[in-house]
Amino acid sequence: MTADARIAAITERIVERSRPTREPYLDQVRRMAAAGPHRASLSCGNLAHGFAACPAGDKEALSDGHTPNIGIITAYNDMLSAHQPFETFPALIREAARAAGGTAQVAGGVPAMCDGVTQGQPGMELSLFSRDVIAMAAGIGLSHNMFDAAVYLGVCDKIVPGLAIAALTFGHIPAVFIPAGPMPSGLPNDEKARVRQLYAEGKVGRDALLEAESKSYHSPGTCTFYGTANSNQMLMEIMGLHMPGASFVNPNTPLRDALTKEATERALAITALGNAFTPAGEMIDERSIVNGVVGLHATGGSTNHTLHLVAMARAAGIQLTWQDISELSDVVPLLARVYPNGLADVNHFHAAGGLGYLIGQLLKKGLLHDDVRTVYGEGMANYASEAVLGPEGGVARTPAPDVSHDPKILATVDEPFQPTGGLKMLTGNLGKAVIKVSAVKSQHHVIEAPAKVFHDQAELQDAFKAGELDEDFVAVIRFQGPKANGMPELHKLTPVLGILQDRGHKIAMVTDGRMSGASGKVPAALHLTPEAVDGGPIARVREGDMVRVDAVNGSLEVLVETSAFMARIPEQADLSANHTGIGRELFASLRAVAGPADQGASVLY
Ligand SMILES: O=C(O)[C@H](O)[C@@H](O)[C@H](O)[C@H](O)COP(=O)(O)O
Ligand code: SF4
Repeated sequence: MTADARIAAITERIVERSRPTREPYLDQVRRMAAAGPHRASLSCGNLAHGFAACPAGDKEALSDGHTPNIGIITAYNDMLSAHQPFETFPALIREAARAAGGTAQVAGGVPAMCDGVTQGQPGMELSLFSRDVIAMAAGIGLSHNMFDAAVYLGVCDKIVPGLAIAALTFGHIPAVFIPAGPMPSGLPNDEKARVRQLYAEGKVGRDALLEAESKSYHSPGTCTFYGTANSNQMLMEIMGLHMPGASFVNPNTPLRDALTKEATERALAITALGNAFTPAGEMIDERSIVNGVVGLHATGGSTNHTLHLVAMARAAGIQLTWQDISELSDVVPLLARVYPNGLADVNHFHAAGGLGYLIGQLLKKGLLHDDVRTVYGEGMANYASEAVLGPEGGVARTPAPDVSHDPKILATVDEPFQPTGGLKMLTGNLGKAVIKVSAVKSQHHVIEAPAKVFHDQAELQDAFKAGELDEDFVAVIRFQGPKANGMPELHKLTPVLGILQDRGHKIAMVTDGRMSGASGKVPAALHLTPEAVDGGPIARVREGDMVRVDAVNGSLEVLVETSAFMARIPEQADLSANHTGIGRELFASLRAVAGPADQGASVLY
């Protein structure tokens, strides 16, 4: 089915805008693909170093230049519950590669930060930059140029975007992303949030809070809310970089291992040495990127992808804008209600029909480009399927259900939860921002209230504890942009702002910083650009100014007479404390070159 005309028009606009950067990118991809991995042309010295530690069989295979070799980029560490399962994946991949007539080597590791561990802590000020550091680190591994394809082991927030930037930078070889899957369901996310609000109000102690948190985050696998990590899984699948049905199968299960084995076999099959060469840089095109944005809207995905998807697209020479994302939101309905957009978690979503059902529904209405290339072959329709364990222990696929197994979690495209997606762009005299409304009740979609200005999230928490916030207000939290302090997530404010909203106050937030993908119920104008440290209008806002956040009309305004507002001297902030400690001194050069949020807040482009 051809794509909906409105979606096709936006895609065509992106193609035209991207032409000056996409064409040189494709030229380079084709030149490098024609040259091939220089394993075959490496000097004996180089090659001997490249396989010195391999067993004899691999050495023989690697020296002939005709046996496909996979480079594994792994983000394994014990800090992220989502990445801990990757500890055993390289051995499984090497074994599967040999069994399929190829070889596989760990080309390199990349760092991975757990935003849950660093949330509200100084470490969070390195988090956004870690995306581009991950891309560079993956590039270091792949620069050995011994590989006919690469597989990427990553799940969480900045890791998949960073790996995708690397995969597209090395777009002359195929890329297959291999996930580890969500942890089994624990304490429901809404119950976790309730205990947090009780703790913030002093009604329960740390022991009750830790008990709730530990029951929610309790074992290996991705946290089960639909935040940035699980939005990443959706993106990799709907953009065709996962095997169909791979995203939400739990770790340490036979099907998980079968999917890892299948992904390895597929990576070997789509190299230039075979008959289905699928270099990542040609496979991922403007249609794939638009399909990713459509998936984001249809599932109520993370606001962080208004940064990451822009940066990922740019790595392939594709120029995606917030306007594109906002206009696609007007066309794509919300079909999933997964926490924070509902009570279900990703395991419940998967059981209700998951991505296979969702993709089938979107395709039914032409809301996805079906004519795309994927690691699995031609066409998005292959992804309207479910992966199950076959009789011989391999992966079998069945067509996705045509009806939702739980209409409270997955709606039909004809009767969606909301007629439009969750991510909107806001513009006005404060600049450009994004807002996610899929988790905000409609009565909070327009908020006009006096500004309360903070230069740090802890200041707001202290004001709450001092009882100074029991009224209508717009929290203006500034000097939180990439150049200021690395653009941390301000998710620790969610319980406090949620309590005030629950008390009946009109509450909104405006910031040049970010929130977590797991944030949701309080309307928040995020990623405001230009940022305060660049003299953006947010630096001119004063305590008590009336601010209007309007997600219905897409506007963000400070209601002060223009000449008077512009006559104000922009406020400054002492950020010296944000530039040292916990490694922040190592990132001064990245803060200095960080780009604006609407271009992905990247240090690379
Ligand atoms: O963007 C995201 O989804 C968040 O960064 C998420 O990965 C982070 O871990 C949150 O902090 C989790 O939520 P809690 O802090 O509420 O556990
Ligand atoms: S989802 Fe967030 S909290 Fe959970 S492991 Fe990943 S980064 Fe950490």
